[in-house]
Amino acid sequence: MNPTPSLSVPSAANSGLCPVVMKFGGTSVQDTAAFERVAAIIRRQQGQPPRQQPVVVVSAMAGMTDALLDAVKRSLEQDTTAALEWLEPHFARYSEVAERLTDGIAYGAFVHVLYAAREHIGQALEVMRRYPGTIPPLRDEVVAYGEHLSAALLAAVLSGDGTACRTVDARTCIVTDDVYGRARPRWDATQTHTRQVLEPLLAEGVIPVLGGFIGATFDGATTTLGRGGSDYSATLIGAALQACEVQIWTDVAGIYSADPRLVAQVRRLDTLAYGEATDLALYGAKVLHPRTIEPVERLSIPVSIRNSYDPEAGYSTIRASSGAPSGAILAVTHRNGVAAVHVRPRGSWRAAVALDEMAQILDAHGILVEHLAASRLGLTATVEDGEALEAARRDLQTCGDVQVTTDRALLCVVGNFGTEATELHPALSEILAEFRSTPLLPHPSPHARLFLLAEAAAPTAVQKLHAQLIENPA
Ligand SMILES: Nc1ncnc2c1ncn2[C@@H]1O[C@H](COP(=O)(O)OP(=O)(O)O)[C@@H](O)[C@H]1O
Ligand SMILES: N[C@@H](CC(=O)OP(=O)(O)O)C(=O)O
Repeated sequence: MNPTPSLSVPSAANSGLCPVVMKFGGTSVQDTAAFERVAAIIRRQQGQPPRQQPVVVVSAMAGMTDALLDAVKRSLEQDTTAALEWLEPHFARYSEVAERLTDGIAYGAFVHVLYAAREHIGQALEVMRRYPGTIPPLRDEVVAYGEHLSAALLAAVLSGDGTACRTVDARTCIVTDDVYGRARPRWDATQTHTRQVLEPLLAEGVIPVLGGFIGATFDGATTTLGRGGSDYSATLIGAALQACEVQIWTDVAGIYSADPRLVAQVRRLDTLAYGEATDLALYGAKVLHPRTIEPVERLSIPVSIRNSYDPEAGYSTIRASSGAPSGAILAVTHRNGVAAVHVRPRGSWRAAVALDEMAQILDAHGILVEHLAASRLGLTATVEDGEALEAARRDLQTCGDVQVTTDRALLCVVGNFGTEATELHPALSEILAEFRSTPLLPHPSPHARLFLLAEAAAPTAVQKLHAQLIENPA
């Protein structure tokens, strides 16, 4: 990649184009029938006035990213042959779709892409085994193939009936830092590159098809944006192009008042404010990546959540304001994999100094702090659980007596609460006591009220809170 950040390109907003970014998640491209549905949705969108032009962002087939990460592990623990054998059934899923939905040149071209991917993955796995220092960048290089293959396959399927489209390597658009596995986009360069690469295609009426989740450093090394990051790719591209809309196509017809897999009586939220959607995503609603909203909020670009299995089933729109009345409760969500670290002071206690020390130690161990509270009784940090926690616990003993509680979940009630402390519901303290959950103060945002509880209790607590706060509010 040859970045040219100073390049100036006229924006789509000034050219009369109305780009609509359409992101299809792994569940929307999991098999042949799913690819057929997606192709039909894109073709239908292309026909929409006024000059609406699809820009397609696609994820790896469901399960492929996990399989690629497993392959890296297998290669390091066993050997490269075992890792490639492990991937064969997944490559077969891609080639089966190609066999059924493409022919002629498009089929031949995709088979070539698949063959080259297999070769390249094998080489990268081997280099990682021999030179462990290369693992972080090469892991991203390998994992990115799920999205590369989906983009090539979807373009092949679309071109089958003469739809003008082209696979675009997302690494030529999204520029990031070099934090492999969780890379952060460099906005100015991303905007310039995206416009430079995509706008000429749009002007010719060609649909660009890009893999989500992937970027590249200024030096051209492949990076990934973190699990679930294709949503984020879609809004980065949407913001760069000043799109009319970003559509997130998935397996549910919108954002609901709870995860429909967990709660039977969910309600769709037809409109959500940017902040409400972000808090829902941040505290566990898998339907959106937590950073999805960042790029589009400033530009007031609407984001809709739609069902690729049932496009007519309705959708949710995320925009500047949801219109929810003050105090309204919209949704309940939870996220597992959290630990609470409590440091009780010893000797003379200066909270600000201890807070600083604690934050530095956790940061040095690469532990992400979710929430931090200080009181006379000490400091409590709610953090991402993980292997680094034990070593951090030892280092934290310089700050005071340390107690770590694992297997916790964060439970979040999302609504329009403002900055005042609001009484959520008369029954809330009963429910909190029943599930031994503690409110986390200060409130993280005007849209979220957070509680910490045992992971095992969280699903039932969500169901009960949903029933009391949303289905049958007093
Ligand atoms: N509040 C919510 N509203 C809608 N879906 C939710 C919510 N919370 C969790 N989900 C889950 O998110 C899933 C969609 O996300 P995901 O599986 O990552 O889709 P994709 O493969 O399209 O990226 C849904 O099937 C649903 O179970
Ligand atoms: N394939 C990547 C990126 C992604 O966003 O996927 P999905 O859209 O299926 O959540 C992952 O599994 O993390």
